[in-house]
Amino acid sequence: MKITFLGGGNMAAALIGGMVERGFAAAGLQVVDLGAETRQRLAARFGVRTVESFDDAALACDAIVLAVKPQQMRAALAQLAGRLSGQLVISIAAGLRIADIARWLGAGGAPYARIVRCMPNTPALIGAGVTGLYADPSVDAAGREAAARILSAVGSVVWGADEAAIDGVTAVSGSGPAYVFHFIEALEAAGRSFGFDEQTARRLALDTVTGAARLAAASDEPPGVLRERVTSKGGTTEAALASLAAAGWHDALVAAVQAAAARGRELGEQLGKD
Ligand SMILES: NC(=O)C1=CN([C@@H]2O[C@H](COP(=O)(O)OP(=O)(O)OC[C@H]3O[C@@H](n4cnc5c(N)ncnc54)[C@H](O)[C@@H]3O)[C@@H](O)[C@H]2O)C=CC1
Ligand SMILES: O=C(O)[C@@H]1CCC=N1
Repeated sequence: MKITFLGGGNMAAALIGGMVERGFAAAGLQVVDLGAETRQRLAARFGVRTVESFDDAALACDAIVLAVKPQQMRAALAQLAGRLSGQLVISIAAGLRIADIARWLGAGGAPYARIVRCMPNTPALIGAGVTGLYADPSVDAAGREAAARILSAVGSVVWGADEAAIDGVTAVSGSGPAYVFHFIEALEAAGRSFGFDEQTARRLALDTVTGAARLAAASDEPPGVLRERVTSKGGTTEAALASLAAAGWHDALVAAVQAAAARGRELGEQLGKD
């Protein structure tokens, strides 16, 4: 499969790195990016062809992954409007709706079909991503399968029942690594408060998060049961969890995820007005 990325930033690099690591031929991958340094970095790191704007070679592909920021999308798509000839279009942009992308890509008032909206996350770089996908009804089974094959190369995939589900995926797992990194930062800071040096505090925090996540993933039991097993009556964990509850930690996290989803919907509405 030949794939061209529009935008070669953080998320495109995570996807390309994961794909190359898992056997996608670098010769089949191209990146269109305005940044000379970004192009040089990607070419040197992954051996992919890079170009500043779409030329015939970049257009000669099976799928185009839209990986510029939502606010950059409309301007970036101007170079493609009316030039596509059936390529599958896969947008990873937060919030942006298929109907608006279809309109921006269309020609002569006719919207472009064959668009899949999806939301991956940065652990894709190590093959440990998770992606939610939703395909416009104009995408046939082969197109859905191609999109799933690309994203499956870098982790697990989940299909959303409707397009709105992608705003939920964005909030939970698209932005999710940042919540986890923030948790690790806080656990590390707590470790430092006991006098551990940075390296030791990070090791304690990181190995705890990695180990607990791996245990939860390997267990048949829900995380709540695993949590109870750590929590001895009258013990240390109980004291910590009571402190978190008093601070409203659980509800704060749920509210944070809802704020992310609301921002995704807002971006879609605002940017789709043009
Ligand atoms: N960073 C993340 O964790 C995730 C990001 N996303 C989505 O991925 C998309 C990209 O995000 P990042 O990679 O974080 O952004 P980024 O800013 O790192 O990368 C965007 C790239 O697009 C290039 N670009 C901008 N306008 C262009 C144009 N007209 N033509 C060619 N290249 C152009 C920029 O030079 C830049 O290299 C966003 O839409 C975001 O919502 C999705 C999932 C996770
Ligand atoms: O923060 C953002 O808007 C993007 C989408 C999901 C992760 N990063």
